[in-house]
Amino acid sequence: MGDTLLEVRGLGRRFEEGGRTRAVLDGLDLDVRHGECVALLGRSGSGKSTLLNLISGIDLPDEGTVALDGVPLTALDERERTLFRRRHIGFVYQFFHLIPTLTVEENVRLPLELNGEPDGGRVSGWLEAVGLGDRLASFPDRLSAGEQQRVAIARALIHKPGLLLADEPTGNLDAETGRRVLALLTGLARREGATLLLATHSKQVAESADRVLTLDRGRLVERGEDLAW
Ligand SMILES: Nc1ncnc2c1ncn2[C@@H]1O[C@H](COP(=O)(O)OP(=O)(O)OP(=O)(O)O)[C@@H](O)[C@H]1O
Repeated sequence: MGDTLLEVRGLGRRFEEGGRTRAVLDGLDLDVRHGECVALLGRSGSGKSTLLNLISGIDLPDEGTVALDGVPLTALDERERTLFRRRHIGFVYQFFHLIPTLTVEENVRLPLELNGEPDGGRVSGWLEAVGLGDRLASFPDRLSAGEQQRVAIARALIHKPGLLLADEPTGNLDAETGRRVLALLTGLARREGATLLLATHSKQVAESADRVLTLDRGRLVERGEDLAW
């Protein structure tokens, strides 16, 4: 297992588009160490979400492998991938993806319930940690966008995942709220020892990571300041 948490090799994913095949990812390699925060920078349509979906096993590649903590995700069947994902991966999305019919408290408890884990005071502890200790009984639509993303951050980390995947986590927030939410996200991921993969089209957001990789023509390159876009 060693130092590497995530090992991606030769990843390829193609989609049909108007009768033609387009390789969105093509021979992509990626190594991420335990506890690292890596930004995946790329313009819209470059394949950031496609890559995150392959890393979490929501989607399967046409070629290549994904291994997390030495477990070959791409070799597991769908049920095994689902169980693995629930235990070891957390998600934060641009549009929060909170369940509107559940309260804040119930939304945050969901990963524990799916994994059959006891609460043990963790839900209220996590809501305190994201500054929403007094909103347990609220429904998501009563919260501001920034507050909703804070709930999503608590939900993403409560089951202590080794890997946290964030897809444009500040894309639906104003600049100041976005900065605060990003600082909370990176700070809590670090506190928990979680490895963070942060997909974004914003160079400014990417700056908060330990390392920035740019997605260009289906592969990841270091920095990429020189890229045309
Ligand atoms: N299931 C699918 N079927 C067909 N094409 C797809 C599918 N998923 C993604 N694509 C295409 O793959 C390309 C990359 O999409 P992806 O959502 O990964 O990009 P992105 O970098 O996350 O973009 P954005 O920042 O706009 O979300 C796009 O051209 C998209 O249309």
